[in-house]
Amino acid sequence: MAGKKREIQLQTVINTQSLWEEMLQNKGVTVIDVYQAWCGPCKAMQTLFRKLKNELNEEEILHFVVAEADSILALQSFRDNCEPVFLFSVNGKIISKIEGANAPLVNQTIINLVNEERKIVAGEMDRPQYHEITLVDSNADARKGSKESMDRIYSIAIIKPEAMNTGKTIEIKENIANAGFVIEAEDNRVLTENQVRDFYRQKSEQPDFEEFVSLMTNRLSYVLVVSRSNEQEFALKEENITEPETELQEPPEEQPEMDTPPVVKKKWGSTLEEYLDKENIHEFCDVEEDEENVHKFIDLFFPDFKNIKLEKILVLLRPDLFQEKKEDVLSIILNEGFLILMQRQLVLTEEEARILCKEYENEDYFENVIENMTSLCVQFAMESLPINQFYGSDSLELAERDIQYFFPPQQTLALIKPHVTPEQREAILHRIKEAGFEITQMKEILLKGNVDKIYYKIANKFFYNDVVEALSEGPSLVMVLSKWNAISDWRRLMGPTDPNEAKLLSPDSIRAQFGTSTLRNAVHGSTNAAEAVQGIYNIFEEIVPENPENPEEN
Ligand SMILES: Nc1ncnc2c1ncn2[C@@H]1O[C@H](COP(=O)(O)OP(=O)(O)OP(=O)(O)O)[C@@H](O)[C@H]1O
Repeated sequence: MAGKKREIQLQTVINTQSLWEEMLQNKGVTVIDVYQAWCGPCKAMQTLFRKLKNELNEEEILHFVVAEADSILALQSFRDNCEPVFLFSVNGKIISKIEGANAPLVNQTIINLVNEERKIVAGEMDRPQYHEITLVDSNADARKGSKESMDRIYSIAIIKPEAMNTGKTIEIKENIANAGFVIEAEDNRVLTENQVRDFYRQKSEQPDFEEFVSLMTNRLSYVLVVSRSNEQEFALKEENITEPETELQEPPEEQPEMDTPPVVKKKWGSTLEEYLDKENIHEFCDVEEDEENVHKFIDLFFPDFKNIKLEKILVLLRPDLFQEKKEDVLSIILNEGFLILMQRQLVLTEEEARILCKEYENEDYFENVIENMTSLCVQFAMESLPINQFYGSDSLELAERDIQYFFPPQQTLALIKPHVTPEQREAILHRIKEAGFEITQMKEILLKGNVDKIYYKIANKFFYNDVVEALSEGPSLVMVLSKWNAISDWRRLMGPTDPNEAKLLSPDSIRAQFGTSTLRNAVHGSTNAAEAVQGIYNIFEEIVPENPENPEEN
């Protein structure tokens, strides 16, 4: 009896529809243990809940309840299922679900949600637009065998320094995206010894492990958080069962070239690890897929992951709407809290329009739609969910592919000049990352004797010798920066050549802030796509990037 009393004190019992509705009024986070009248709430998790309740000590924003599936309409899909189910509601919206007594995941989910709530209450962040999950899903068979039913399954991948050095990083990322995975977060960094030992713990007994650790801790690696949807996996597995055996053994289709229109089709239903193996990318890229470790490494490499994570989609504004109401539409989008990450105006080819509008191909008006779509259009890559009246990618995976297609990354050569102090260098690197560039290559070099590798275009200018002298004063940091429209965006971030002019015209620019004279103007950047390719090849030798021209250069 005493035990029962303690349980009830820990978790409020919700066993009628009206109590359920009252519970949805809770402010903050509510952890709902869904139980069956005939098998009771999950005892195994009560120790964890008690510990969290005591440690987090958040009476106002953290609530624990047990909810009986039979008495509550919203929980009907969990009836007759004795496997524990935990739902997480924030301000009355059910935003996450875990099936199975997965204590580490439940623990982490609660801690993350409470931390987020604390920041919101303290005014340090805005409340995210949560996506409410659907509970009315009685497909019990599909649920069986799935320990975690969160919307997405995450992996951590590390692209090793040798891939960085041979310029393969972008290719690997494109392949991953084209195969239907979503790159949720990415960063390049020199890994610490502890990080390498921890991530590669299974290799620690290998004879060359120490050499491997020192290699990994000396050069830049690329760390990615990659996700795929649960449904995608189920759908494809079911497909496989009904398909003939020979189909099962076929390798995945070839990845599309950069100039192939986006194919609106999911292609790969396996784990990232299996995909990399199949495509022979594994020697350049290692993956962690164990759920508990993935959460640990996400916290380690991307501590703000939950706060910064954006869902990106591609939105296409049709020509008539674009021509008549572009400004109104843009302001509605922004007022709704969406962030427009990139936008471009373009005329679709007929082939692209046919693929994007495939859903209407059997309609009488299809040809009219195509005609309309191949006049002037504008595209947005935006945060969050589609808006009905536009074309919008209908899953995160397709969005990733659409975005790669319409906003292909471009590369530029960037240089931080010798007069810049180490502190200023750090600040400039921070500005670069903040502006959304990926640093795909980086090295420190003494340009004395090699200035023409970068400044070959001004070799006959009267000030060339002064430039050579200024660049010979000490080591420079040279980098390859990658993003859509990288060349123009980097030049905009640098600001005008003369820092005095920059202070007047573009006071936030890097040259305004860190330049001291025209000669010592802190940074350099390529002027156009061809110069970037040449400069990158001259400095990083074996790398010859494919460099799409971006619209602003034309
Ligand atoms: N009149 C000048 N006198 C002295 N130095 C100059 C002069 N004009 C340019 N420079 C130096 O030569 C570099 C290259 O000149 P360029 O005309 O290519 O300028 P930029 O394209 O703005 O700069 P960068 O090529 O470095 O990105 C400048 O960054 C600057 O340091």
